[in-house]
Amino acid sequence: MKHVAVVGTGYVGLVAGTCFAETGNQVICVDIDKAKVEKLRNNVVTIYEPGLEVLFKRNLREKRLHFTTELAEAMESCDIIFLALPTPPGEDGSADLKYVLGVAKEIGKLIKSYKVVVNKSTVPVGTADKVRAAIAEHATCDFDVVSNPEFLREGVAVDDFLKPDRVVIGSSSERATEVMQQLYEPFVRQGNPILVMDERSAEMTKYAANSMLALRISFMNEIANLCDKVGANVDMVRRGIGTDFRIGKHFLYPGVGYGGSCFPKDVKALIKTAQDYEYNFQILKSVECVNESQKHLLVQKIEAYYGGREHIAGKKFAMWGLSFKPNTDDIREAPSLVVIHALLEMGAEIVAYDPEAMGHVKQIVGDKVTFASLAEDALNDADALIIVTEWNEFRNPDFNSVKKRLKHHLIFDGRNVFDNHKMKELGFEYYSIGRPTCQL
Ligand SMILES: NC(=O)C1=CN([C@@H]2O[C@H](COP(=O)(O)OP(=O)(O)OC[C@H]3O[C@@H](n4cnc5c(N)ncnc54)[C@H](O)[C@@H]3O)[C@@H](O)[C@H]2O)C=CC1
Ligand SMILES: O=C(O)[C@H]1O[C@H](OP(=O)(O)OP(=O)(O)OC[C@H]2O[C@@H](n3ccc(=O)[nH]c3=O)[C@H](O)[C@@H]2O)[C@H](O)[C@@H](O)[C@@H]1O
Repeated sequence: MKHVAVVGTGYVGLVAGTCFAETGNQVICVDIDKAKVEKLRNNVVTIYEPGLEVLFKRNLREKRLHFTTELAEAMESCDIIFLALPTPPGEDGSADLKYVLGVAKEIGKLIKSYKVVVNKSTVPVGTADKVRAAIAEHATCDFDVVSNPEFLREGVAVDDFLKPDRVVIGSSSERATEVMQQLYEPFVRQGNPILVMDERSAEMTKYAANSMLALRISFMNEIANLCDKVGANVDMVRRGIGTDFRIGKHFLYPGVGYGGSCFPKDVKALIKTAQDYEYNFQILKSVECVNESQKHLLVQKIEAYYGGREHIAGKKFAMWGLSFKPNTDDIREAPSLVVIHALLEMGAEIVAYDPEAMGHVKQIVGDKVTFASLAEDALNDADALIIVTEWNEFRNPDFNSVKKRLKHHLIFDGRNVFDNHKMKELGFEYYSIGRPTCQL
């Protein structure tokens, strides 16, 4: 059993803290957001993440999981301190380290015995050295800094954390590496590796992984766009290439672009790191550029359908899906926001539905969008349905009811949720991404 402190209780910190408690450790989570800590202390999970609530409540009840706003309180008894703090993009695209280095400085003032300080935030190469220096400014005891990037995906975060494909530990200290290996041993029992490397390689691994994944998506989006032009079907192409084991079948789905708190900012940050070292990371610049265009694709298809933006004023659209991907309430960099802003600007009316993310979108758009409490209700009298996020509940609707409620049997699908042959049989005009359009 270890005593673990986790600083920052967002998507990563709360999941990590809960999962460390679940494997028998004593965990104290720190956050500066008083309201958040209050809720967590009162047994309320602050994010939507499948499977988290059960573990959270059990570990809170069994007193392995604690919450505080006081960093000093957390520093008293812990052996390991995780930093799960935001690293948002600064104006020049670089990751802003003010949260990480600010907390590191405070930690230096507070610690009185040996600690392993672990950076779990996604941070540019060289940050471990900066964290070490920030702590060392005031520290009067020994400590080690470890880079331990996180690879969990929102929506399956608990599963990913409990059964990671790999754990990366960047450390030049044997003592710290041993502590980390002991902590992670329960998570890799099924044989997935713990990879020990130097701090810089660990930091780079995280950016390389996210950039490679973003690249796959932008590549498939371009293939889909070309399929549209040449009359091929990207579903077939995806299967055709995914069966090659060197390519693999995952992460080949075209759509309305990648969103989320990480791909957009991490791609930007790696481009900036390259610039800092006078390296022109051409392919990554294209990945970003393709993604920006892709977020506008659905609106372009709608404009083309109506013969120009001037014909969109006064049209009413039902929108299914707002979160940047299914199974999360997260709307950071969500393509839905781009679609909403563009359509509102053209004078359209939008009635939106999302199982988890409507509250967050309402905070941004207020009354400019109407929110329906059921997916079907959003359809009433709409000129068309637009699908932006592929929540499972959208996959098999009562199509008769959809037809009855929509004014026109018209669907623009940004996630290829439906089979386009079936849509034709059902009598819908159906536009999707990289697949032949079904026209009536
Ligand atoms: N969200 C994700 O799926 C993943 C995120 N990451 C990385 O992990 C890091 C954290 O990301 P998220 O958990 O999504 O962020 P988040 O924004 O959900 O959570 C960050 C938390 O830190 C708190 N905080 C800010 N300043 C603080 C301070 N001085 N002391 C204590 N708490 C403070 C905030 O109140 C917030 O609760 C980022 O670097 C991100 O790139 C890595 C892998 C996956
Ligand atoms: O660093 C991070 O924060 C995390 O970023 C991503 O996880 P996440 O952003 O939660 O979600 P993904 O499932 O990767 O999806 C990201 C975006 O890509 C899009 N996507 C994904 C897959 C695909 O085939 N096509 C596609 O357009 C999704 O719709 C979504 O908008 C990575 O998958 C995680 O490994 C990583 O830890």
